[in-house]
Amino acid sequence: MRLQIKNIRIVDPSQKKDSVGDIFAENGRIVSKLSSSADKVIDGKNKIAVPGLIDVHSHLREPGQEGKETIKTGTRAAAKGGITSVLCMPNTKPAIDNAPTVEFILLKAQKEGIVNVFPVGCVTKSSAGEELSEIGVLKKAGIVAVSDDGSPVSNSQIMRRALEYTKMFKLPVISHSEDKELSKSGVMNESKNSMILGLRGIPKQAEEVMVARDIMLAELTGGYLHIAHVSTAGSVELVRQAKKKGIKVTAETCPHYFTLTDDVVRVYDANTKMNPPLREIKDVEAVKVGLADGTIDCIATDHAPHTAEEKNKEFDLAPFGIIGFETLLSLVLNELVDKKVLSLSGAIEKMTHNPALIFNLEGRGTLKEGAIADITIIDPKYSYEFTKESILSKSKNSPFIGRKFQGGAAITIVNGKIVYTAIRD
Ligand SMILES: NC(=O)N[C@@H](CC(=O)O)C(=O)O
Ligand SMILES: [Zn+2]
Ligand SMILES: [Zn+2]
Repeated sequence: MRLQIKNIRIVDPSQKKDSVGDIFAENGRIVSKLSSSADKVIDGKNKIAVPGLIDVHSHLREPGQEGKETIKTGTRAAAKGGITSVLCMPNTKPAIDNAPTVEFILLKAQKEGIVNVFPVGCVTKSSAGEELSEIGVLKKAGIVAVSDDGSPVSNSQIMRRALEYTKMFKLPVISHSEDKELSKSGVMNESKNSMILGLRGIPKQAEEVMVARDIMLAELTGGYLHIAHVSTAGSVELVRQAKKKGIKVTAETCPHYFTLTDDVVRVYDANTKMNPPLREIKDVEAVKVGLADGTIDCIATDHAPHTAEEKNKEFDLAPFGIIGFETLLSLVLNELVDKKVLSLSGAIEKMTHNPALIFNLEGRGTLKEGAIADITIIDPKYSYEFTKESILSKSKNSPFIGRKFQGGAAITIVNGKIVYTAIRD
């Protein structure tokens, strides 16, 4: 397949490029010119081409929880959101703590998936927190990082060993930073709102204590630490100071943490329940400052599908998590770029170049010649309301249903092939 994208604004942070031109792809790679005429020509007028978006934090639920999501449905939802690569967390059933499960996911992704899937392996066997998983074997099978996401690695000694051991494989350890004793039985942020609602709160310190611990252990070991879903002003400051000291730590946040506060929990909607929970306006502002000053490297979705039956319970009993693939790009454009928190290039960098660097995804996150032809074409003028009916994910647990957006993915290209085109009049 020979592809030409004509006359398009190209924004590629990896090359500090923002200019109008053509993009050519042949045999799944970016090339400077095609060997013969194009099979497909895309008109780039009024559109923007960026490297394919990489979501470094998602839950595809397969194997084991196919009622919530599958690789097939999840990757379709991702493609619609302009995402060309996803890292998928290991809290599946069985957990990704063995080579056959990694192989199963890679094979399924190849057969039924339409975007690239990069599995994350468990830090500890079954993510039970007791014994390190066979990380070397998992690395050979194809994982790009380790995490016990969904749970923290509570035992500091095990976290130390994980950071030490993964160093030789250059595998980042993704920290779901939560002190389980402090968060125990909490269902939302601990604040005035939790008091008014009579819901048990999760203090910000439940996150920050573990961010601080893991930074100390990264300093001790020289390991590669990546902090997942940063939600508080205190966590942002801890990462900022650690980076100043030269400690190898990177961090991600998610659109809901720079868009919503725990005020929205007041309607008792379980689609506003996730872990870590929505915080307060000063945290939202601090997360934005952290994005702007480079403290936070990545914007990821933490796409966490749960069925309607599960979410339609009392707030207390509903599971934590919201979907995110289909709203990522629009939220970044409307909440960060339009509001001048980040430039377009600065925002795209956190979903392309930075993820590729942190997780060693060679040939991705860039539109340089020779790179893999993963490309997202943005339509900045596309206005729409995000409706439940439009959701491609198997689960519909989004707090953004009913929100109006301007700007989204028009065409998503993975390995040189068009995997999603918006049908719009
Ligand atoms: N974020 C969530 O609220 N839920 C995630 C787990 C996690 O990311 O910690 C899930 O797997 O449902
Ligand atoms: Zn988590
Ligand atoms: Zn997660």
